[in-house]
Amino acid sequence: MLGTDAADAIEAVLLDIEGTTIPVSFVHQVLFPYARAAMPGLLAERAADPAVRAALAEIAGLAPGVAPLAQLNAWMDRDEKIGPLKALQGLAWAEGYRTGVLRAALYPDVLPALRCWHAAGLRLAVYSSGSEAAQRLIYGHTTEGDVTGLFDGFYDLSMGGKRDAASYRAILARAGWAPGRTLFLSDIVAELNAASEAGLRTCQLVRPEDGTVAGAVHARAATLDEAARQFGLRRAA
Ligand SMILES: CSCCC(=O)C(=O)COP(=O)(O)O
Ligand SMILES: [Mg+2]
Repeated sequence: MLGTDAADAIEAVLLDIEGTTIPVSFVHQVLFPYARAAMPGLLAERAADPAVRAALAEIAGLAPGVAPLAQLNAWMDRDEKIGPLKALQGLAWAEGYRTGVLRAALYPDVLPALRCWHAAGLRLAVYSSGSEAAQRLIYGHTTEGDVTGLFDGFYDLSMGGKRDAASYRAILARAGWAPGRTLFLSDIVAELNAASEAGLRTCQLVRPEDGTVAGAVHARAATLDEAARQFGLRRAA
């Protein structure tokens, strides 16, 4: 048994990325500017790439008559969580990770906790607005190496928006996880509200260095280890 009480033991943990496992500063000051700078070249040089063509077709459907790059820049200005933008950002980041320009530094508490939970038999999965490919890239290129093997699943906006309870129901149906035995970790209250509506247990990561706005409803923790303590998970040594 992994939790403190077998009746409600947590068996699986679903994790947000930005503000939960990876600093907001890395996403906003490193990843997003990298993708913005690479976007014109990506669209020009890889126009025949099926993934680029699919994203462009989606953009044309969402914003008819608008130049794709102008639309992408507008979405990036507003930090919109929208499928074709996230797909193209993922393609842009691939080059940065490949050349070593990009390397992800997780919050220092994250890997010890994830390794401990994984070793204890907890199932782990990611749910981020970043595309599945972008999630595999970020965890495949951390300062501590490739840690993708810790996760059983990588869920993105193809499961629905993160503020919609239906998305969490769809993820749990796909993973075969029970809502009451799954813990969702995020820094964003609206995401936690949606997960809670779907029956998941929830905990907000409040990272002082990132200025997280703490809510009043959900359990709160400053580190994954603190979350583990509250929910009776096996803790990092
Ligand atoms: C895959 S790392 C980049 C994450 C991203 O693009 C983003 O918008 C942040 O999304 P999250 O759902 O992890 O807050
Ligand atoms: Mg987040």
